[in-house]
Formats: sequence, structure tokens, C-alpha cells
Amino acid sequence: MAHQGSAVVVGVDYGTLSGRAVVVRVHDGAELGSAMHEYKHAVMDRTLDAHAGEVLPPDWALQVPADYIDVLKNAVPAAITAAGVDPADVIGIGTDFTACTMVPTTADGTPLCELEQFVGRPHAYVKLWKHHAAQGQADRINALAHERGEKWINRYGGFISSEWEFAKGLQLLEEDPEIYAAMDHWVEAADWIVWQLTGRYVRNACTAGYKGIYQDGAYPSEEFLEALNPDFARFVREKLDHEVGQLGHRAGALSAEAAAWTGLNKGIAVAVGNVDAHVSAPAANALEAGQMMAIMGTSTCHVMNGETLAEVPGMCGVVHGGIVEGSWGYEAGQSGVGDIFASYVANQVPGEYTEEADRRGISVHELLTERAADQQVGEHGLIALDWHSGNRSVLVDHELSGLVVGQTLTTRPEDVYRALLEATAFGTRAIVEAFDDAGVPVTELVVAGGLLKNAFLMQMYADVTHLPLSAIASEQGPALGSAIHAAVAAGAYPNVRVAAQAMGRRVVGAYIPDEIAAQRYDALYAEYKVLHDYFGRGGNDVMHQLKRIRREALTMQRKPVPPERPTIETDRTVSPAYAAGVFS
Ligand SMILES: Nc1ncnc2c1ncn2[C@@H]1O[C@H](COP(=O)(O)OP(=O)(O)O)[C@@H](O)[C@H]1O
Ligand SMILES: O=C(CO)[C@@H](O)[C@@H](O)COP(=O)(O)O
Repeated sequence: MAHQGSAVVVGVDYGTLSGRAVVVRVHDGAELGSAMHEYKHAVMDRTLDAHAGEVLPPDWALQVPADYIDVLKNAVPAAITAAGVDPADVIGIGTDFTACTMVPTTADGTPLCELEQFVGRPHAYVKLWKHHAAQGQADRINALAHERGEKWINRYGGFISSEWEFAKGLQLLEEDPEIYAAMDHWVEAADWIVWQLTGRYVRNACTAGYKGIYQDGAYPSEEFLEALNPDFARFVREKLDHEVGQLGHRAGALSAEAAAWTGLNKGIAVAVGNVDAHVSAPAANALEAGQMMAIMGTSTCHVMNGETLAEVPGMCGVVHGGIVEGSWGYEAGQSGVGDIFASYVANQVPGEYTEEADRRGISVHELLTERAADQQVGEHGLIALDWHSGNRSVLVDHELSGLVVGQTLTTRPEDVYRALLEATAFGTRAIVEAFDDAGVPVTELVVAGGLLKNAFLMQMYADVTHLPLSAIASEQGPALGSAIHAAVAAGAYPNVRVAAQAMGRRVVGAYIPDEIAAQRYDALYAEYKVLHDYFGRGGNDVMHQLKRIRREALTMQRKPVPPERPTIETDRTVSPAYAAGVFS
């Protein structure tokens, strides 16, 4: 298809803590400039900082939609300046988001948290993907789906996640019915941002399928929803159902308002929304069956196309057109990966490590990795479970938690750090094996995301999985993927596959398994599997019990508002649902 050599597109990647914009040349995918903008309110997981600092219950994670608009206002113009291009050469914009990240809105798309009367209500805010407080609702959805023999449940590996649209929606109904009643649309942030760009609400095939239980053109039935909770019966009809757009299609034209925010021309193409993980596969030009993309950052998402439909136990889902139009897209994931390393570095590493890292001008991650790399496989005598943020695949249980076995009086921080790195690699191997066993073989691991920079970790993943590992040749994988979708939406390419060949790229076989290390990891993996099945499949319920006891303790304490916020009324010190004791 004809397009001018100077034509560029903009891709915007909405991550957990920031949004990144990249300007990409249409004919070859060259990245000309980029910019990042951090969300002012980051993730609100302890207190409702956007209002008066009310204490949030455990496992909550909220965001503020206005922070997403700030990315359009700041990162997009900055990326255009960095690229040195004329905004008039931009022919389209595409976006991707974390998911399932949900915004409750009025009929015109106004987030409920922006209404005066709801600013102090936690349920009026965005529920971020890692809001894990709807596990009780997810458990009920799963039990009922199996009891009624709902066909769709096996498209999700047998489990609907607490992270997804139905569990979070049911939690909203049951804990704050007034907000639920005021909500006209329960919108994926991936679609909300496209709505803000175009003035048109279009759901995208990716989140509708993976997160919204939309299969073969239908959602779960009203009878099913009514059996969950009679007030939930019309959830699909009244709050969720809307036109679904295919990935790479044009959602609409850039509105005058969004043109003013971004500095781009009104009327350019805006692509249908997408998810950070799925959009990365075209960016690595890894769209063939067997090429499993692992997008490794805060969490890891695994996405892979397949030629046929298979039911993989514990996968997140399989959706037709979920990665590219026309193919079965599979997704699995690990809820915590970089997050686990970050939490360890922030809370468990002695000051002398930080001082040494500072002195040498490296990060604590790099220091710990360097020391961890300087030992034989198994030398630390440890096995860890990577469930600090719960387990997404293959157990689909966010009431699970982390574990390190084998610590002694001589265990050092780098030992535990290495065990945590290994635990996440073992978690990926468990996912790869689930796909292999279900007849969807994985032949290549293609990595994108922030963790690519840790070469020791990458070699470990190749060794542990016994797979050749390719590396995406972009530091902005999702944003590049969004730019590819923008190019297709603008008509520069006939479809995403063709665009990916011209604009996407990866280094094939960047890491090859070391046979000796791989064999030694096999022995550790065998022990990991024992612990995995024991704690994760009902052998020992201690992790669930600890979460329950913690919730009880927190409910009893009713934590006071910090003293520096003296003006807050006492009835606002906890969320209404929390005060009502519904979290006990
Ligand atoms: N050298 C490192 N080794 C391992 N993990 C790292 C290293 N540097 C940063 N991290 C982790 O990478 C994660 C950020 O990854 P990134 O892809 O940038 O973010 P996101 O997933 O939000 O897009 C953080 O959780 C951090 O702990
Ligand atoms: O779950 C998905 C996609 O399905 C991700 O959006 C979610 O894990 C967040 O990813 P990041 O770790 O922020 O890149």
C-alpha cells in the first residue's frame, strides 16, 4: 500500500506506573523519538491519596484516570519533539494498556471518581489490573461455572481470574451498590483512552475476549449472572455490552480536543485499543504458532498464536483474534515478577548493599545479580515460590503468597535474590509445560520488557525452560506494537501481520540453553514443582489461612488516619465497604 517515506505514527504504552510514547517511521519501524510521563498518583494500594488518604483494604490497587490524560498532554508532544518530526507527518496513533484495568463511567465516559459526590469513594476509581481484592467473587464465578457446565470456562483454563471484568464488577456491586447503580459503563482503560481520543466508545477484541468472557460472539448468560447474585443479572446488558472492534482496525478519528492535548492533527486515525502484552507480539514480529512472547516487567504476560483451538489448564485464556485478527491467541501469565525483585530490594537488603551500589553507580538489582551470578546452580541451597502477588497461571489463585525454603544462618541477600529470579523462571517453565502438554507446543521464547536488560536472568530462563530465547529489538516493545497498529489503522498496511514484518524485529537465539546448567536446574525445578503442588493445589492451606487472618486483624484494627491529615472526618477514615465489615 502506498504511503509517503516521511509518514510516522505514534504508539502510546500505558504501563503500571507511567505512560510511554514513541514516534515510529511507517515504512521500516525505525523509532525516531520517545518520551515517558509518570502518573501523578502512581498506584494507590494503601491509601486513597487522590482524596483524603483514606486507608484502603488489603489487596486493593487503584488509579486516577486523569493521570492517563496527562500522558497524552506531556509524553506525546515530548516524543514528537524528541523525534524532530513535523506533527503533520503523523498519520495515526495507537495505544495499549495494562489489563484488566477497569474504569466505572457515566454514559458519556466521565469516570465516577470525577463526580463531586463520589470523590471519596474507592469504588469510583480505576481498579488496576493488580487489584486482587475480588478473589472471593472469582471463586464463586468459577464454582458456579463448573457446576452449571458453562462451556466458556474451559476457554480460560478452567478459571476466571479475580483480576478480570466480572469478578471486579461483582465486587463493585456487592461492596458499593450505589456506585454500581450510578455506573453506565464498566470500561477497560484500554478502551477508555481510545474513547477520550476519538469521542467514540469501542471495546477491543483482546480485552473483551480475555478479560470480559466474550467468546463466539456472546457473554455469560443472564441466568448465570442471576445465579451469582440477582442484582448482577443485567450486568452484561446494562454495564458491559458494546460494539467490539478488531485489533488494528480504526476506532475513529482524533477529536479536536485530543488534537489539542497531543499537538497532533485532528482527524488522523486512532487504532482500536489493545493490551501491553498482546501488542508486543507484532513488535517482535513473533506471530507464528510456537513463538511464545514473554513480556517481562512488573509482571510477566505470555502470549502466543496457535493455529487450532485447545484448552490449556491454567492458561488465562484463548481468544480468536486476541493477538491478531484471524488466529487463536493464547495468554498465560505471572502476576508478580519484577515486582517481587523490587519488593525484595526495597525491604530486605541491608544498607551496605545500597551504599556499594551507589558508590559504583549501579542499581541494587545489578549488584545482587552480579553476586548471584558468581555461584553454581543450586549452591545457595534455596527454593522459592514466586507468588508474592498471587499466581495467575497455572493455578489462578491470588490468595497464594511467596515462600523461600532452605534459609540458614549463612544465607546472604544475593542467595535469596537469585532464588527469587529462579522461582520466576520455574513459574514460566510450568506455563510452557502446560502448553506443551495440551498440544500447543512452545518452540521459541521471545522476551520483551524491562527485564531484558538482565542478561543473567535471560540466560537463566533459556536454561530453565530448555528453549532458545529471542530478544525483541526494541526498548519500547508495547509502544512500538501500538505504533504498528496505528499504521494499519491509518491504512499504511493491509493488516497487522504484514505491518509486523516491515516494522517489528527481534534478535533470534540471543540466548541458547547451556546443557549443563539446564540439567542442574532440572533438579531444582523438580523440588519447585513439589512445593508448587503442595501449597498451590490443596496439600496445605496455610497461605489462604494467613490471608484470612490478616484481613480479620486489619478489620479489627480500623487503622487511624495518619496524624498529618487532621481535617478528615472520622467516617471517611476507611472506605464504606471496609467500615461495613464486608472484607472480613
Ligand atoms: N537489573 C534488574 N534485574 C531484575 N529486575 C529489575 C532490574 N532492574 C529493574 N528491575 C525490575 O523491573 C521492573 C520494571 O520493569 P518494566 O518493564 O520497566 O516495567 P513495567 O512492567 O511496569 O512496564 C521492576 O519491577 C524492577 O523491580
Ligand atoms: O495482565 C496483563 C495483560 O493481560 C498486563 O497488562 C499486566 O500484567 C500488567 O503488565 P505490566 O507488568 O505492567 O507490563
